[in-house]
Amino acid sequence: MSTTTVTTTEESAGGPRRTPPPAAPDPIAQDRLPAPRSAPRELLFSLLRPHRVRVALAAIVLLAQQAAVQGTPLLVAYAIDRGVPAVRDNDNYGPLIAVAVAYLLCAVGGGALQHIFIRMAARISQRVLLDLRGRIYRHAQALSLDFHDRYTSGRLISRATTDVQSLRELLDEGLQEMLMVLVSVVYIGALLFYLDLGLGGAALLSFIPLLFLVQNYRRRSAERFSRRSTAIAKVIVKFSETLNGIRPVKAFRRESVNDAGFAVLNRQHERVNGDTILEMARFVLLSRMIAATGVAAIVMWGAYRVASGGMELGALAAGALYIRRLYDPIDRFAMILNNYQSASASLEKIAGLLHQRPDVPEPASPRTPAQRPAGQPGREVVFEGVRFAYRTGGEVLPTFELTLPAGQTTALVGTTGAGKSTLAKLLARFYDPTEGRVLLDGTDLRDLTLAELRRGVVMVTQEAFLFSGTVAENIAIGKPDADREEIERAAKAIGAHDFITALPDGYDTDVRKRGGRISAGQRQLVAFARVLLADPSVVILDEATSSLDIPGEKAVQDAMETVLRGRTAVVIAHRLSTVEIADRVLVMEGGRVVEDGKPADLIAGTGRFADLHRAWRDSLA
Ligand SMILES: Nc1ncnc2c1ncn2[C@@H]1O[C@H](COP(=O)(O)OP(=O)(O)OP(=O)(O)O)[C@@H](O)[C@H]1O
Repeated sequence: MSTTTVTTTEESAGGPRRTPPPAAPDPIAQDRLPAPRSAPRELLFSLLRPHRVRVALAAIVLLAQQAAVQGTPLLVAYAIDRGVPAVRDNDNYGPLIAVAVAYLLCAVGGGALQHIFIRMAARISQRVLLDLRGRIYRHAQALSLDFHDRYTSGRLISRATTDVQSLRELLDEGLQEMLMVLVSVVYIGALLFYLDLGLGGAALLSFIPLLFLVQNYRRRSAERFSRRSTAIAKVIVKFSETLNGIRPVKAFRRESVNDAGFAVLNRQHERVNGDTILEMARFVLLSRMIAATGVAAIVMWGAYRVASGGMELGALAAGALYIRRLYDPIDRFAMILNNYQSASASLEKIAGLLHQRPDVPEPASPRTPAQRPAGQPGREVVFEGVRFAYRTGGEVLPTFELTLPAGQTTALVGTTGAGKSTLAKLLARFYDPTEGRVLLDGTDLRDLTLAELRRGVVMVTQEAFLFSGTVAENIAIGKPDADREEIERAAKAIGAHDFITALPDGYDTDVRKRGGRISAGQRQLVAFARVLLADPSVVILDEATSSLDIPGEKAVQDAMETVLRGRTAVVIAHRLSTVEIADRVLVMEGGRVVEDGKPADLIAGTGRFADLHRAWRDSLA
């Protein structure tokens, strides 16, 4: 058995409800998810592992392509040092023709291999990113409510969009180029040494200041990238918070305050972005100056050696070509490095997210509660020595003992913040108790598989949430394999059939397209039909706070009674008519039950519930 969340108030109403500000700085809320340093590397390996054959083939193609491309200056050297003397001295055109043919083959072969390499790399990157985005989505759904309370949906969206996009830019452009540059540097270095030891040594020496510059740029730009990614995340979070809370934004005319707040974040982002570009421009300028000085010095030194007979002319010509090729990518290096920095910051954040484990894990050795005799309603629920504190707050339930007999409806009432929703969420196992156990027919909820728990315990929250899809699909969430007949039967039993058939496409009406025209009450009826179809033994109902005991609500009230009948039910009650149908009322205060009894008995008494009941009655009079 298990808990299916049929609807979620939090999602639809924009952010967690009644969540107090964090008591202490919370690393998760601040976007710094704790994860080992090796997590990004391990994530990358795990993403590439399924494509290792393709990666190996791509590497071979790249080596071959660079061999073809980097071979051409050698041919030039051969043409000058061997081809030209052969023509001049022996009228022999053979070596020059051989050079021309080899040059053509290298150029065409290099181009073709480059094309193959880019296609292979693009294929790998597409699959890796597809897999990564899927993993983020699955993981976000699997993480517990405790995580979602603290890590905003805006941040999650930012992981799956901006961060994946920055990885795409690296994989599709930067990484390919970076690999080509790295392989070419190795080839060129080796060829320069082959051509002339002095030339190779000089090129190597001239690289030293460049390495210092790159190192310095890397350090400075890493810091700017981290600031830039935080700045863009803030922009996204602000956007998503505003849109999630668009109703209260309009109701309280927060538009201009929000505009001002957004403008600050927007400017901050642009400023950091500007800094990053300036840093890059500085790097390009300095690297060009170093490269130009290096090329000029080596060529002049080479010319001196040719003149003094220490080196052949062809070797100098080929060496000059190689040195140009060596420095050529330097201009693009800043861009590639930027790509790399931004992608590695993104990879770190994604790895941090994927490293989080659900606080409500599956049991290592699941148990199945004993089958109940047919026809026996509900299951018994026991809170045994339960204590609970949210991670970011003080204790909400101090040692709590409660037995809910099978088949009974218990109404929870009490002041706001008394702990009613917390109790309901513990029963739905959205959270685990800090101490003690919640038992379902004697089995600890933690020993049930989540699938079984979600089948047996269903929670319906305040605002019935409709997913995109048709009305029928929305009802079928309660039982995905239900046929149309079962769906209609549930809707009829709930009293939703008439309004559904009055919709233009009846059960096939797309709720997203008509979202605004399905009223809150009708949405509740759909949610109740889901529950009826799911047929759980335990139902938890968070009644809409705005519910009133008025005739228009009668349909919802009747539907609720149908859903509760024959199940163990816990209702966070806001209606007089609801508490009146309950078998038992619990009045909560400060995480404790302060009154417990049959509604009629409590009403007849002089306690808090009697007062509350009188106040409700008066408000309806
Ligand atoms: N996600 C959370 N993180 C930290 N504290 C929380 C969280 N949710 C609720 N609380 C705190 O726990 C206490 C009990 O909250 P709970 O929502 O259970 O009360 P409630 O009785 O359902 O109130 P209401 O009638 O207003 O819905 C409150 O002090 C609340 O601020």
